[in-house]
Amino acid sequence: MPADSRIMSITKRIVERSRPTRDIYLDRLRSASHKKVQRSVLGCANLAHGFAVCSPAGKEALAGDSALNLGIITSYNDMLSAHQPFETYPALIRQAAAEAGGVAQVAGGVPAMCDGVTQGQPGMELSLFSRDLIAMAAGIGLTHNMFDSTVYLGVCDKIVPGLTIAALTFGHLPAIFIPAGPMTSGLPNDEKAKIRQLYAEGKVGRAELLEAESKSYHGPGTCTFYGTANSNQMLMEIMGFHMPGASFINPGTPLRDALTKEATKRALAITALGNEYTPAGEMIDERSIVNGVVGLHATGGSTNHTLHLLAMARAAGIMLTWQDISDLSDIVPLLARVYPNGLADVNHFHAAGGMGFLIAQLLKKGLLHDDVRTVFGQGMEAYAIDVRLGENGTVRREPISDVSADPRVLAPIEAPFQPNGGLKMLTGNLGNGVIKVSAVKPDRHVIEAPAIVFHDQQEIQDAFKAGKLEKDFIAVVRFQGPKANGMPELHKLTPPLGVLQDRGFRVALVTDGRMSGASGKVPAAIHVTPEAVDGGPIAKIRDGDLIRLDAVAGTLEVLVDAAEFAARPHVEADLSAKEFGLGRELFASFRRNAGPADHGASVLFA
Ligand SMILES: O=C(O)[C@H](O)[C@@H](O)[C@H](O)[C@H](O)COP(=O)(O)O
Ligand code: SF4
Repeated sequence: MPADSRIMSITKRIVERSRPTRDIYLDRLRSASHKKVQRSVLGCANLAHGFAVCSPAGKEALAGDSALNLGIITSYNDMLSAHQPFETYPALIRQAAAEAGGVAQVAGGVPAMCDGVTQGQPGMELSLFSRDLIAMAAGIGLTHNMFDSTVYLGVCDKIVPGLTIAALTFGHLPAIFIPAGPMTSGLPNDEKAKIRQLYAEGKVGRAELLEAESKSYHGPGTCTFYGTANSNQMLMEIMGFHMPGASFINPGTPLRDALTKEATKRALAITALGNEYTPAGEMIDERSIVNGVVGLHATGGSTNHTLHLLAMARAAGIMLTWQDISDLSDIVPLLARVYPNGLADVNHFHAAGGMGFLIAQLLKKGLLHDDVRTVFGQGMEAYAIDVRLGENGTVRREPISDVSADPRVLAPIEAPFQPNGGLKMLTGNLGNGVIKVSAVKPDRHVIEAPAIVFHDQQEIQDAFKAGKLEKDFIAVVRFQGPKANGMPELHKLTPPLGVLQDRGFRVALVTDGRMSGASGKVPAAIHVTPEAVDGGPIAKIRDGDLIRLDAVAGTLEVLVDAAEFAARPHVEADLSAKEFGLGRELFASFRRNAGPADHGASVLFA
């Protein structure tokens, strides 16, 4: 079915806007590609260094000019439960590559931060910058120019966006993302959240809290809430970077290994030397990006992608804007209820039909571009499948049922949970921002209350503990933008603000910082730009100013006389304590050069 006319017109305007940068990008991509093995441009010494540690068979293969070489970029470490399974992937990939007559080498590793470990800690101030650093680090591995195709091992928050920027920067090469899959279900996410609120109220101690957290985060695999990491898996599948059905298969299972081996062989089948050459930078075009945004809305995905998707698209010369994202939100219904947008976790989502059901439902109504290229071939229809382990460790796919296996978790397109995606752009006299309301009750979509201004999230937690916040108010947490302190997630504010909201107070958050993809129940206007340190109006707000956050109208306003507000000086903050400690001293140039949130808050693109 052709795409809905409204989707088509948004796609067309992105194509028009992107034409100058996209044309330059494609010209460069085509000049970097040739019908010989990429390593053929290297000298003998270069090559000898490149295959020095290969097996004799590998050396012989790479000394020739026909065997294909697969570059692996890995983000393995023991910090992220989602990335720990990657420790064993290179050996499996090398074996599968050899079975396909090719060679596979780890081209390089990239850093990976667990936002759960750093949440509320100074390390979170490096989190967003790690995305661009990951892209740069992957580029270091790939610039060896030994590779005819690539596979990327990454799952979590900034890692997949950073790897995607790298894959599109090396867009002349095919690229397949290989995930590790979700952790098996532990303590339900809403149970975990309840214990946190009880701890915030002083009703349970640290021992009970740690026990609940440890039952929730208990083993290898991605945390099971629908945060940025699982939004990444959804994006990689719906944009065609995953093999169909790869996103949500648990680690350490035969099907997981079968999918990894299949992806390896597919990556070697789609090089410039074969008949299905699929360079990542041509595979991903404006339609793929729009499909990603549609998937984000249909699943209530992470607000972080209002930053990352802009930077990912920009890496391929595609200029995506918040207005595009907001306009698509008005068209795309919410079809998934996964925590924080519901009680289910991502394993339940998969069991209910998962990505195959979601894609099939969106295609039924023309809400996805079907005529897209993917690593699997042509068209999104191939992803409307259910994936199973076949004979002899192969992957078997069959058309997905048209009936959701759990309508409480995955709704049919005819009866969505909400008529739109609930990820809105906000405009007004405080600048631009975004808000996700798919997890916010309708009676909280408009909040008008006096401002209480904070320059640090700890101040709010202290004020809450001192009982000073038992009222209606809008917390303005500023100097949290990329140039101030790296634009940390302020997810630790969810429990205290959630308690106050549950006590009946009308509360909201306005910040030039971020929230976690796992945040949700409290209305939050985030990514406000211009940021305070750049002289944004947010730096003029005073305690007591009436603020109106209206997620229905898409407005964010301070209700103060315009002339009086304009005459106010911008408040300045002493950020010197943010310039050192736990590695922050290494990122001064990132803080200086970070772009604005509505351009992706990147140091790589203006
Ligand atoms: O954007 C995201 O999805 C979050 O950064 C997520 O990756 C992070 O790990 C959360 O902070 C975990 O949630 P808790 O902090 O509630 O465990
Ligand atoms: S989902 Fe978040 S907390 Fe879980 S492993 Fe990934 S980064 Fe860490």
